[in-house]
Amino acid sequence: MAAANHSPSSPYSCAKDSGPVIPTTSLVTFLERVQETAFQTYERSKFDHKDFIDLSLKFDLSTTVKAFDEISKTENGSVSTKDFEEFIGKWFKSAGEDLVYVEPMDFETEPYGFLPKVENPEVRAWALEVHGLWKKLSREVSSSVHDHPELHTLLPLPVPGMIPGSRFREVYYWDSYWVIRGLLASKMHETAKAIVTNLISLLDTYGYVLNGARAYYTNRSQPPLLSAMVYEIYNRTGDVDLVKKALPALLKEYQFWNSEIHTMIIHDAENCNHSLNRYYAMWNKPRPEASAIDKRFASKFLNVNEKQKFYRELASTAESGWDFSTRWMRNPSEFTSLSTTTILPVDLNAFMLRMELDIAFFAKIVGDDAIAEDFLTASHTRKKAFNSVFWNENMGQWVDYWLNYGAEPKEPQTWEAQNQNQNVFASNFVPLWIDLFNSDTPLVEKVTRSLQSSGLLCAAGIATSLTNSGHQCRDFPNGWAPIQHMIVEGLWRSASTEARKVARDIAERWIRANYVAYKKTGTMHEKYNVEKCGEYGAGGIYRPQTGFGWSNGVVLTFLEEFGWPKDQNIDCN
Ligand SMILES: OC[C@H]1O[C@H](O[C@H]2O[C@H](CO)[C@@H](O)[C@H](O)[C@H]2O)[C@H](O)[C@@H](O)[C@@H]1O
Repeated sequence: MAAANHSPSSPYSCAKDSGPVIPTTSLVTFLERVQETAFQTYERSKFDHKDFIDLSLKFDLSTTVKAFDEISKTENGSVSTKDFEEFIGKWFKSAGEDLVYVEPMDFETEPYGFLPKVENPEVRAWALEVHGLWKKLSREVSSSVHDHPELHTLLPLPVPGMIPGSRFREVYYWDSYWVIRGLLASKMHETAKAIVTNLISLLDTYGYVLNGARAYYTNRSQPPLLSAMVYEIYNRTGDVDLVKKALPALLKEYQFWNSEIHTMIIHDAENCNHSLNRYYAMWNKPRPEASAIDKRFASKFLNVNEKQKFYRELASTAESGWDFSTRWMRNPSEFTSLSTTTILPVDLNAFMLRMELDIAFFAKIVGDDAIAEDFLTASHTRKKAFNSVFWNENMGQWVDYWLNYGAEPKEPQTWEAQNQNQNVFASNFVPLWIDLFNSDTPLVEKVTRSLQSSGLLCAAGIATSLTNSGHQCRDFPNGWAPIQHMIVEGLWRSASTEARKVARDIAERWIRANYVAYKKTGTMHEKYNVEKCGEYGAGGIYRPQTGFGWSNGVVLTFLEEFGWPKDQNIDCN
């Protein structure tokens, strides 16, 4: 059952959209025009909207715009396929040319101490191939981006990094956490640190870590996992300098997430106020990377205010990393009912809790006891909020909390049981990943039982939700590597024998599914079908992607932790 107050026909009709908007560049605006023409010129199946916003200019913008105005001067503004293709070839460098391949600085074909628990030769050979994929995903920004940033939507970054793969040609924020986990299993510590250096440089420039390193991603962030990245690297390397460099940046990031737009106050039954976080993009127009599609979705809204509010929901959903899912929809069968900004998400708040614990830990390392004390206090306060706002005793899960429409950040909302979204999503189990929760054995055992009976555990891993919405990619039957990892790691860290058994079982299913799909298709995938072992996932507004940074990272991490015995077969059973 969904939360009760979800379903007026238009969720955007009440107050005016009044949130902040970060302006974009003239190049992005122009490329949106080019993308719109491509949308009208090509068949939908042959067209990826992102390819057009990733083009870089061969000549200056104003001359290129004039040339485009010339070919668009037809009666209805349409351009023939031939003229369009000639124009693209003459005036642009193709998408991806501004990120150049670079040999990772610390890659070895078989690093010393690589996955010691993987004894099965077949699995070991495959793991080495996955390890070898780091060479394919390693990129640095071309000199043209540094010298002429005005010709590119790609943003300059100081050092080489890793991209997710395929259409995702640039660095992404939360993907980087699982890429780093994989790099650590691959003993590529310097490459892992370089990724953190790049993200800190974005934070220094913009005040927050961008969704990705593109001019069109400057209006939002993504699930905040920078502190977790630093923690994992420090844990392996003991690099205190990295911690010293990261701490001021993390304090800045903490401020960003606790600024007015990202926080709401909930007043609970015991008269306590809890400040909790939400996603909220600083944008109320179509997402430039998908603007032709976003405009079509928004066409059902007749007034500008409704459109702007819907666009803000689209961008805020992209900030959540779960773009798109019925999780954010007041009416699960109506995509335009997205209401991400009026939800307090369980996983975002778990990431904030982790950030508080990590910052306290780093502050101790650098000897700043006052900061350590403040952040420990903040973590205990948030833990209380989890119990009071998100925890659902009957379900044995933490669930998202829906705000009432028109909620203003400064005004506390009174907690109501009916505002807990009781639909089952994999995110309901993400708090297990946080040590404050996974160290509580009775709690873990309750949540484990709830996970076992939730319907999410499938042949090939954990499903994202129970709803097969057909066109959403963060729903059933898709399974995503990050989700498998956080839940498995949370269960595995606990002292409960049953929870640890479940963790191993999920990890093995996931490894098998990845292996069999790899053998069939020759590649690692962005998402998998958890109903059918060995099949990759589908749905959403772009074609399924391969490569793939976080999937590689998670499978290497699982293999490092759980290994694979010599005589255990790896096929789907
Ligand atoms: O172009 C559509 C969306 O693409 C990105 O989102 C998806 O890919 C990311 C990279 O793997 C991943 O971080 C995210 O969770 C995926 O949903 C992008 O981040 C979105 O902003 C963009 O609208």
